[in-house]
Amino acid sequence: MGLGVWEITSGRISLGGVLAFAAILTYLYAPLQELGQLRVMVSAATTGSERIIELLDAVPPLADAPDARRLARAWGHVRLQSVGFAYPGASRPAVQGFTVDVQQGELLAVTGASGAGKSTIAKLLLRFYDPDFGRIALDGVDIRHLTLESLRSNIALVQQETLMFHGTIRDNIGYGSKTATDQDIVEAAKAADAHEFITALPAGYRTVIGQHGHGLSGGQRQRIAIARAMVANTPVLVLDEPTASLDSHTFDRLLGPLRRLTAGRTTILITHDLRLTANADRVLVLSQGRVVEHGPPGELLAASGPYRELHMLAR
Ligand SMILES: Nc1ncnc2c1ncn2[C@@H]1O[C@H](COP(=O)(O)OP(=O)(O)OP(=O)(O)O)[C@@H](O)[C@H]1O
Repeated sequence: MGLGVWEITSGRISLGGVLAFAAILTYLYAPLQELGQLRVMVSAATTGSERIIELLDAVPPLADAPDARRLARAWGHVRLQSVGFAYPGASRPAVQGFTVDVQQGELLAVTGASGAGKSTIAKLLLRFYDPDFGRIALDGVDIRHLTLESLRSNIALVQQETLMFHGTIRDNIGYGSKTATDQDIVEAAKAADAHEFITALPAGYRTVIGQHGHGLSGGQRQRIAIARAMVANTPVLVLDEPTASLDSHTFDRLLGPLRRLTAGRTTILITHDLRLTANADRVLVLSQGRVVEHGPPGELLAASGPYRELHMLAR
């Protein structure tokens, strides 16, 4: 995969930093947004077609440690141990004393009120920031000792707003894999319930979509994002509000694809939506950066704690 034009539209970032970021991006399957203070336009020339990814408010990348090692395919055990983190300049921590063990293949839902620190967990796990205290380990290795590229090639991120790039639907789905065949793409699209609407388009998988997926509905974009994550085939998934702002019919249509995507993968599902948490192996309720309750959803619902309270509020 070759790299093309790199353009910084504003902010202070070194060329080395941009190139390091570029290297990371070529392995990141998920278009990224919402990450900090700089605005970066990235254009990566790949397999003959030029893709533009706009990173709004991107933070400068964290550098690899000099002795960082490459992790091939992880087994998928994730551990956050006494993790504490405050955003630069913030008066109080976003996450405090956060400990959780996510077993291989487990589906852990993280819920809680707005601002509780849920998305911060995702940013720390993907190393957009390093914790101020504690450690995060993948398969027992502190993620600060892994190369960013190998860390992020083991973790797929599906967000509320999936940023598409200008290109064909096929290329948008295949973004996370350098080796995906047409058959892989179609199988992933079928599993994501996207095949039917794609083949109904005049140019099918060759349909060119705009940078923001114009012409596709929110639910269709999310099904493409799910197909993309399937093709990326990572052992760990982070789903950050994957169903937010979808109507209930569209929500229902995503449940099957999400179930197929998460099967057998270690999944951290960040959501306000308590209908999604009901399918988790365990739920963790955050409040003001702290875990205030955790356990299987059925048990938490039977208890009269914060999870039940959230259910009452959502009625
Ligand atoms: N880039 C940032 N800089 C400074 N503070 C931030 C930044 N991002 C989040 N915060 C703050 O950190 C805290 C935790 O935010 P976070 O986004 O993790 O919460 P959340 O539970 O995911 O909220 P929501 O459900 O609204 O997405 C909040 O107080 C938030 O205002």
